[in-house]
Amino acid sequence: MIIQTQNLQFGFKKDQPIIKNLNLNVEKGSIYGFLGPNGAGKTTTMRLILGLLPNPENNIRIFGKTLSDNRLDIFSRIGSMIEIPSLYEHLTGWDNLEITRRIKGVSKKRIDETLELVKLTHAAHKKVKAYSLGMKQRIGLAVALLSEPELLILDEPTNGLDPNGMIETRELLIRLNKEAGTTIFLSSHLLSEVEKMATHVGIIHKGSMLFQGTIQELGTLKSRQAMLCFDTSNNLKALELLNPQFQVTLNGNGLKTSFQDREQAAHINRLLVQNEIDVYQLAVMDNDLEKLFLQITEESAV
Ligand SMILES: Nc1ncnc2c1ncn2[C@@H]1O[C@H](COP(=O)(O)OP(=O)(O)OP(=O)(O)O)[C@@H](O)[C@H]1O
Repeated sequence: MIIQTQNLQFGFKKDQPIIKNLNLNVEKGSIYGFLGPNGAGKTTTMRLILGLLPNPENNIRIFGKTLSDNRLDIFSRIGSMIEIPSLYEHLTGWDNLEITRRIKGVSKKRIDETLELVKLTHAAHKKVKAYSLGMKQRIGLAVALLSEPELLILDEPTNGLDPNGMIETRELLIRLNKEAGTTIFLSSHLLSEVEKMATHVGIIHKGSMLFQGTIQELGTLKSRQAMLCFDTSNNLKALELLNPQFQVTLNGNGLKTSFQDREQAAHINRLLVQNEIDVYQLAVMDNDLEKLFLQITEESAV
């Protein structure tokens, strides 16, 4: 494990826990998507891992070592970007990287390489205050990447980017992971975004971990929660025909039931057609993140 927390807890005020018994496991070589709605505690968790918030417990291990006793060694191997990147706006992108380069003792040629990586070579000598939000995000990413870290911790790295910028950042992160073996721990509130690049996912809600596993395991969970929605020439007759076996209910003007597998969809279709009911539409509807959260929360409450 590259990051491991054991019953991590935190509150800004006494008796108001923000992070509750969080057991995070980020495997070496993974792209771990830390998902959760606004205010779930993603940034707070990342700040705890980066030692930016007080944590008297000895319960965070990074690279297999306890954070409290190995801070310098650990932080020299991490690149991070938390919330809006902190940049010197009156300096150029290149100058911002030069400052980090001096602190981290990295070679000068690495600045140009990193600018190339984030596609900002053309704007290297422009002042950061003239950058768009997307460019600021990318120069922030460059600062994090400058020292070729083993672990990248990125808070909402695609925030503020246009669709093209999102694709480029995603491709860059996948490439770093594949080619340099960089472990990436990133947060997002967009399930669709995380699904496109993550190998592992953790879902946090109100400071508690609701789900942690591989992207395949999340896929299984999602399909378990998916709905089969359909519309026919006679929905009332279809309802009568398919129930109680398929537990179909009305869904607006159509019908729905929880999705089991492809055979179930084929079976329903066959039954309807055999009984002279025309099928206009038959589709598996994935749950969006909000519904998934709701269902997971309800399940854990039960
Ligand atoms: N400095 C602070 N003082 C008091 N409460 C805070 C502080 N920072 C965050 N919080 C609260 O802690 C909770 C978790 O916030 P956090 O920023 O970690 O969530 P998040 O999952 O990163 O959401 P977002 O995507 O909106 O940043 C929220 O209820 C927030 O209001």
